[in-house]
Amino acid sequence: MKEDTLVIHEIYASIQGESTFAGLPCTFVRTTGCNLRCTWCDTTQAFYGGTRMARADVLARALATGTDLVELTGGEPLLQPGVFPLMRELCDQGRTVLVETSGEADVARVDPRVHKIMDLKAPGSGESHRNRWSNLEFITERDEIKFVLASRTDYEWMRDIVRSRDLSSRTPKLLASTVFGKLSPRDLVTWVLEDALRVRVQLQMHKYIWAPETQGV
Ligand SMILES: C[S@@+](CC[C@H](N)C(=O)[O-])C[C@H]1O[C@@H](n2cnc3c(N)ncnc32)[C@H](O)[C@@H]1O
Ligand SMILES: Nc1nc2[nH]cc(C(=O)O)c2c(=O)[nH]1
Ligand code: SF4
Ligand SMILES: [Mg+2]
Repeated sequence: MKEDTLVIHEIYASIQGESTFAGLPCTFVRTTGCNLRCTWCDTTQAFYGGTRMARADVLARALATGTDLVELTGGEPLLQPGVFPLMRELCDQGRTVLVETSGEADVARVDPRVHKIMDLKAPGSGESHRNRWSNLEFITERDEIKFVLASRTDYEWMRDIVRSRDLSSRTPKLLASTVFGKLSPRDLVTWVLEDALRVRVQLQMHKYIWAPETQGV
């Protein structure tokens, strides 16, 4: 059965560095493969390779660390059909489950107990045309919508989307992040305040704890 195995890049425990869960101990299950190529992607090593594992073994490894939080990320986790039952099983085991997803993959099959953290790709990513806007129908208060911004142009794009699509009516968790080393967080904060935009500015905490290029943290 195609849902019985998954191709996995890595499984490890760390501190959640992003989202409203930042700072909490979290186990990361990073799947291999992505159908997008964001210009600034910091995880290109997860595009290829990986190890095919039985879903039951992935579940056991993810539970073994003992963290309450488990995040599915990648690569793009929703490309592999086995991820859907895996997330369900993690919820059944009492874990708080997060999935970090690109905004291109269809989120309809994600268990409603899972916290979706959905990126909407801004123009600077080169993948903005891939945003699946119908995914917004599946976003509830539990979920988070995230923008990773490379420039002022990206910021204005986000601001216009937040307003024109009334995103805060779907969830109060609207995250505005910078492409690490590309856009100054101070500039982003200035613009958010100038516009009194209701977004949560967030930085990737793990890139301050460890050297920014460190993998597996
Ligand atoms: C590597 S992606 C994997 C999950 C999924 N493919 C996605 O894009 O959401 C995980 C998160 O890291 C963010 N990210 C990747 N490269 C980044 C960078 N250079 N600076 C800031 N965030 C980055 C992505 O936007 C995404 O929110
Ligand atoms: N510490 C840490 N937190 C994270 N939150 C989301 C991550 C991701 O790569 O999706 C990530 C990551 O790579 N490391
Ligand atoms: S969708 Fe995610 S994993 Fe894929 S290239 Fe973009 S940031 Fe990287
Ligand atoms: Mg990462």
